[in-house]
Amino acid sequence: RQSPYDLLYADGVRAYFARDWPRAAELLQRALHSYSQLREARRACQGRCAEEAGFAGSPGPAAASWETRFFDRVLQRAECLGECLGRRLGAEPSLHRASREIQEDFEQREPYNYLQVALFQLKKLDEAVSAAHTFFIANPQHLQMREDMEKYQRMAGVKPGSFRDLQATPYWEVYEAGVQHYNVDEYLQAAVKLEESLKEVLLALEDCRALCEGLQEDGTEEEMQPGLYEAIAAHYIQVLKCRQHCVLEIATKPGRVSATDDFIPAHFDLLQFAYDQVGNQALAAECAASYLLFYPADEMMLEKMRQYQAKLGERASVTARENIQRYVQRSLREKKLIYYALEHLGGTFNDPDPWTPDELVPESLKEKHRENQEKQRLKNLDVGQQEQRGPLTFEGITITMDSLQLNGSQRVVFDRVLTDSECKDLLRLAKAAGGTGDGYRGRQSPHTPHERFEGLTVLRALQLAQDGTVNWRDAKLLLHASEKSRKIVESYFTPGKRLHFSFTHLVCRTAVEGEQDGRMDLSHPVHADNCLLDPEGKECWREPPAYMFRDYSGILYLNDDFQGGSLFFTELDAVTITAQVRPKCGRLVAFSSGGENPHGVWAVTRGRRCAIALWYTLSPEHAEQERMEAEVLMRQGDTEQEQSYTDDEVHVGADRSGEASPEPPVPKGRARSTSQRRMPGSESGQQPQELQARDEL
Ligand SMILES: O=C(O)CCC(=O)C(=O)O
Ligand SMILES: [Fe+2]
Repeated sequence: RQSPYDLLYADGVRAYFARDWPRAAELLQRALHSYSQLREARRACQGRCAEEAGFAGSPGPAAASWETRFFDRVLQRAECLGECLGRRLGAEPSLHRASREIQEDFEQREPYNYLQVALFQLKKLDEAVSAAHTFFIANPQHLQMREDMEKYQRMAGVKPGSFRDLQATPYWEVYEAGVQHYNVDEYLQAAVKLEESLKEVLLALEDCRALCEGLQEDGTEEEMQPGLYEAIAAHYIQVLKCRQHCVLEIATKPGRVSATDDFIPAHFDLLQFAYDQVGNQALAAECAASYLLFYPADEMMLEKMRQYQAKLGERASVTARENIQRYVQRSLREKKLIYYALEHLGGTFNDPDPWTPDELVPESLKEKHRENQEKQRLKNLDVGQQEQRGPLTFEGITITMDSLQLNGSQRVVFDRVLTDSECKDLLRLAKAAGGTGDGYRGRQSPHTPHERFEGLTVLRALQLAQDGTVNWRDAKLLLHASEKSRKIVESYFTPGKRLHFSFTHLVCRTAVEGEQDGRMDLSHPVHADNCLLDPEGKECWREPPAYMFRDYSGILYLNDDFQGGSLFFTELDAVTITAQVRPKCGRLVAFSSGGENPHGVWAVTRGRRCAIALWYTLSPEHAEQERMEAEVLMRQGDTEQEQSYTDDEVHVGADRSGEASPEPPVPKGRARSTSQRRMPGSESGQQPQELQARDEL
């Protein structure tokens, strides 16, 4: 028979303040144990009382009203749960309902903070250290504990193995390992890890949801309704909101401030590509179908589905995973109920999922819903809160400068993203396309009359390749180089969140001869990429005509044989320079696109400065359409060119310099179609100069 954890906790804390260490330690440990037992019991009972099925299926007597059916189910389920929990816990289940504050304490691992002190006083050093570590993981900003941890680290008797997380959520490690494999193109290992993580994530989600039953009916959030039905409904809605909130909880790594967006769909996004790469089309198709449950209009995925269907044949009907179908249906059903209640009973709801279809939100709440989504998105991007740096293990690439060295936030410089020969090829492409490109929406000198400005988009490059104006491989290289940069930026700044292309072009700025003397202007005036810079007001307005949806910017430089032309960052005043970056071949500078990163380019006074300018967005609705067209063109071209390539394939293996390589390095990332062949030795092994992103720089 379990004592309720909140009572044990209260007694434990009381003993703590009375400095009765043995009693405090014992009670706190029992509280933690009781809490985990309760979680387990709730999970098991919830499974047994599978109320969900009731809401989904059989509509009950046709005559019964929606309300009657609704309450019947709620009551039925409550009864079942009560009975089940009573049996398991050997007590009246309502005894196990803790207040919201205490629940939050347990979620924040607060009991471990008391526990570590008590254990330390009892000279149980090992246990004290693991309790401290467990607390610290979820509260890294806790200064006192930071100090304590440092002390523990210096203490003679402490073994390194004692720094254990007693409440480890194992899926984070597994997930990150999966992403890491993915980033270095080890797709088989990536798939294994991601499947494992997905399984664990779904279990953790059920665990979290089960705990929602324990909410006390304290009506903190909304006014209690007077009638019994209303009271039941209000409570049930609260439970539903709590369950929905679990999505964020499981997607927030302990110690992180914000959740990994779209955690579950992201798994399928990665898995689809990984399976595709290892040649398992059936599983890839299944993952694509599962992803489409969340984003049924995702063009990229739909296109992939069409390809799979064509290849696998219509007979092999491809369907999403059943558990994910159930997951999505259940989530939508709960949201529907919540929105229904919002409309009729009032209240608030922050939908945790970006994929909720618009139709589901009642007309009267749409405006508010959008505001909330936007707020959520901005919160996730909030630069002040934290800088997330994900796993980054691209072969050969180095981080030359980070935000600290660049005197700002969310800025980074990578080197060796391209080899010299790749830069040469891309410069040749720029030259061949010169004058035929897009200009800059048609203008030759949008920023300064002293320079000629030529831009070339990926689609235009492939079109030019198709009609023979430029080299086919060079055009493909443009696609691949930009995809490689995308992956780097994604894994550095938004690990686990998909970063989409917003706009890409290869752009050269050429000094106009004889017009450079006494020149005072810039090649590119100071600006921010997603807002309108107002240096006087020291503000940046996120409003049209700014490209508000751009979240990250990257510039991949191709050469350095020109005068002037360095990139520089400033403060919001547009004049105080905080950092400069000298372009050179293979150097990628990347930064968040907002007001925290105003930047400009010094005048190019001699020669020609070429770079691939890249903008990325987190929002799939703003993903670039042209890019997909370009990818289709590339695939078509590949099939046509297949024959003429077979000879080139062999001699790359030993040569990592790339100088002699007749072909761009094997494309990385989504752009590669499954039919393409991998070149031996070009991607793995030889150059172990891997980079682990540091947590703190
Ligand atoms: O080319 C560069 O270094 C920066 C270009 C830039 O800031 C832009 O095009 O928005
Ligand atoms: Fe810019």
